Amino acid sequence: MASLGRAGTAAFFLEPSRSCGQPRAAGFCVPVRCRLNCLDLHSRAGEFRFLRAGNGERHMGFTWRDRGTGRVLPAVGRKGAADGAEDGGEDDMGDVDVDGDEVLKATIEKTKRALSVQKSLLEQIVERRKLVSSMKESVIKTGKETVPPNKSDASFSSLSSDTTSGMARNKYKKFSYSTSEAAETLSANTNGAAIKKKFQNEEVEVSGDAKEISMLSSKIESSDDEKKENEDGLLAESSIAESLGLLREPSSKVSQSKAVPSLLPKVSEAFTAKDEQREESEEKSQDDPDDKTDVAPKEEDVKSPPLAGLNVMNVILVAAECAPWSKTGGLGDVAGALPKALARRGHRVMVVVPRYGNYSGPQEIGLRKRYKVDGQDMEVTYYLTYIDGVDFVFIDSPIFRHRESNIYGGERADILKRMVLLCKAAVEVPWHVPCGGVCYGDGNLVFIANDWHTALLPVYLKAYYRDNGSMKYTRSVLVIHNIAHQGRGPVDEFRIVDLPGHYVDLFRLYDLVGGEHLNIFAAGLKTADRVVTVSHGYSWELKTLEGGWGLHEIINENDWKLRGIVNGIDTEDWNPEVDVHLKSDGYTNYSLETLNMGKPQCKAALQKELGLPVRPEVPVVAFIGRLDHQKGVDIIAEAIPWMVSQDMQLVMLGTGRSDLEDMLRSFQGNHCGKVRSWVGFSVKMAHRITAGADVLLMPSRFEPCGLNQLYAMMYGTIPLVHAVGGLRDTVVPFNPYEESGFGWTFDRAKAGKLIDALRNCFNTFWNYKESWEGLQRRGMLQDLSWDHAAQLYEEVLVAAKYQW
Ligand SMILES: Nc1ncnc2c1ncn2[C@@H]1O[C@H](COP(=O)(O)OP(=O)(O)O[C@H]2O[C@H](CO)[C@@H](O)[C@H](O)[C@H]2O)[C@@H](O)[C@H]1O
Repeated sequence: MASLGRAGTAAFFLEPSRSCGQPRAAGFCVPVRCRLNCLDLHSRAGEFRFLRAGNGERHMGFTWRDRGTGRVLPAVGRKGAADGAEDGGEDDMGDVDVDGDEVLKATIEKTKRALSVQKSLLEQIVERRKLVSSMKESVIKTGKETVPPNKSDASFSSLSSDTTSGMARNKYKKFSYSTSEAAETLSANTNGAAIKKKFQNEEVEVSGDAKEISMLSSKIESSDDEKKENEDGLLAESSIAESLGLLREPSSKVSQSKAVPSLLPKVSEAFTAKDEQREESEEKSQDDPDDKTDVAPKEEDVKSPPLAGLNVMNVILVAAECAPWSKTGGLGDVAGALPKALARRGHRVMVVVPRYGNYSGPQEIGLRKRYKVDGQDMEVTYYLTYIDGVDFVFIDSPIFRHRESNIYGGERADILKRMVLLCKAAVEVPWHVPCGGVCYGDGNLVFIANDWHTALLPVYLKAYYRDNGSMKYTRSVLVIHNIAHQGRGPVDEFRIVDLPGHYVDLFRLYDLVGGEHLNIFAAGLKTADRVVTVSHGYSWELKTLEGGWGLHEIINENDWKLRGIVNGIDTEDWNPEVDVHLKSDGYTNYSLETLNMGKPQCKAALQKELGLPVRPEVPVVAFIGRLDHQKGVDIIAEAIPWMVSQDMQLVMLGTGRSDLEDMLRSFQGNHCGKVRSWVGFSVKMAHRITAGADVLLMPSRFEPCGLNQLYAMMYGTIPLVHAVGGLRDTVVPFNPYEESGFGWTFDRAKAGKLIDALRNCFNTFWNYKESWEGLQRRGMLQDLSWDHAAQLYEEVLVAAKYQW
């Protein structure tokens, strides 16, 4: 007879069960597995406590699985321990048996039914797979016959503005270099992003097949979903199939894409899938060695789904801004997009940001908490919404309200107070805020803090909790988007930070610029379990005297935990094919196939909207960005006399330092026929300029990653950048001899260098149309999505998890 073991032993699995039919209300339990495989239970949202697995308490909604026998034992709806539980299990087990015979039988029945459904499902999958692979073979055969044997003879010139997608696709086969050459060239892009597969001829030809597979998968998944609802208490068959690697798309992806949160615990689902995967394989290998009929034959061309698998974690990203609700720059974009990519990989993901405005959508959840900030009690309430698999939690407090247009404005001490409140509240969100009915809890949890604004979070996690023995399994990762802003202030502002006196040393820093001062970023870098920055180039620069802005020594000391990961982009938001800002005023959506028609139309619409002469033959050069020293607007100013002497047009969009805003206005005033300056923050204009311009200028003095050059490449707009930080990582210079690369780079932030690069760029624009089109198409063909970066982030999260 199976027994429940002692507390903390590795003898048992705990499974969430749906048999009690209870919703994910506060008061029910979430299982958390510690790394030694002993079990801790969290109970009750709001009052968070650990219970050891063997203390005899029973928790409604869970079953126990004895690892030794694999038997599932119910622990239904009873609370209160059998005292004997601490001593071993027989007493306890007897207790279960007396009450649970009926339930046990029912469970066994249900398990049998689940297995038979699973078996038939697997048979269907095997059948459909055979069908699909035979279709695939025949399509590849046909396709191969149509590929010209000497692909390298063809050139870009053969690409026409043909809008018939089939014809256009055939013409891609006529790229001037072979697939392997192209792959080699493009792999030089240190972004590391996979090149879109349609670039490869074979993939273009089998795309119909891929569609077929995904249709089949989704059919199977939707039938799984139905079954999930019908088979109360049974494990979803789709997770079983998924765990066996039989579905291309994870079922979690399907459920995450639903806008309405499921009533069933997401954590539990993740654990179910995880446990199921392991137990299924254990059962297959140990208990039933002969039964091989259920397992589909391995096919070499079926890749395992890009999911986190056993690394599934709870992730909470905390930031001062998050698009589309609040954004002053790239941080907002990252906070809006990275979490969705992590959720697509199967993680349970939350974003915590201040609620600056009255956003429609997020709903108040009726919870209030109070935190002390600089000696004053501040009450916060929470707003919640669930989008694309991510829980967005907004912290509401009078100190955040109506700041949407001035997030980082005000006195330095006031900004610090806002960030103290954000971090204090955020670190406790996993205890208090039930998302989909259940709090995240603090086991298997990683916070991702961003820039100095939330660098206090790792410090609070350590000082308030981990140094005091709680939140032992919670980790923090700090992302550096821009080291130039550090939260510097006088040391006596330490009182605002509200920590015991001996923590001051984490914050105290001396450098030539600030003398002895309080540095929030420094403390965060020291206490975070891992540090990420947004490109490889920048991770190197940070360690230099010039690039570290006074923090290079701390960064060097913590080099072991630093990693550079190039940002991705939100390919739903920044995609010329579906961009909502290109649907009116003469603009149009376009794709690789319709580039030759769509892009000129957008260019004409932009010229018209800005009151510039509508002339397709002049290059339109654009700048979009925050107006500060970093972005090198003054370098453009120096280059303007030469630029306006050329037959070109310059469009600038930006807001920031008032002297630089005035400078922008003066550009337009002095060169009205050729220059347009838009001073202000306009997401719509940013999209339209990116679509309508031919060239995007980024003469940044330093650029941790840069997103605009990535957006530009997606829109067939050629980046011309100072080769620094992430710009150097992502913009491979154009090589006219090999017809490779994505744009122009210059190696020093000087007007003369910028002019040299522009001269070459204009020359290509005017005289080498085919090369120009090649640049555009190579840029557009890259996969710049967050998916690859999210996978790398996941590696960091896992490293943090196992960091002691
Ligand atoms: N006036 C305006 N109107 C509308 N939109 C505007 C705008 N000015 C800027 N934007 C938008 O803000 C974003 C700017 O992103 P960047 O990455 O270029 O810069 P930022 O320096 O803010 O970010 C920092 O963080 C990001 C994210 O990690 C790093 O890429 C970057 O190098 C680092 O400096 C883009 O989406 C851009 O379109």
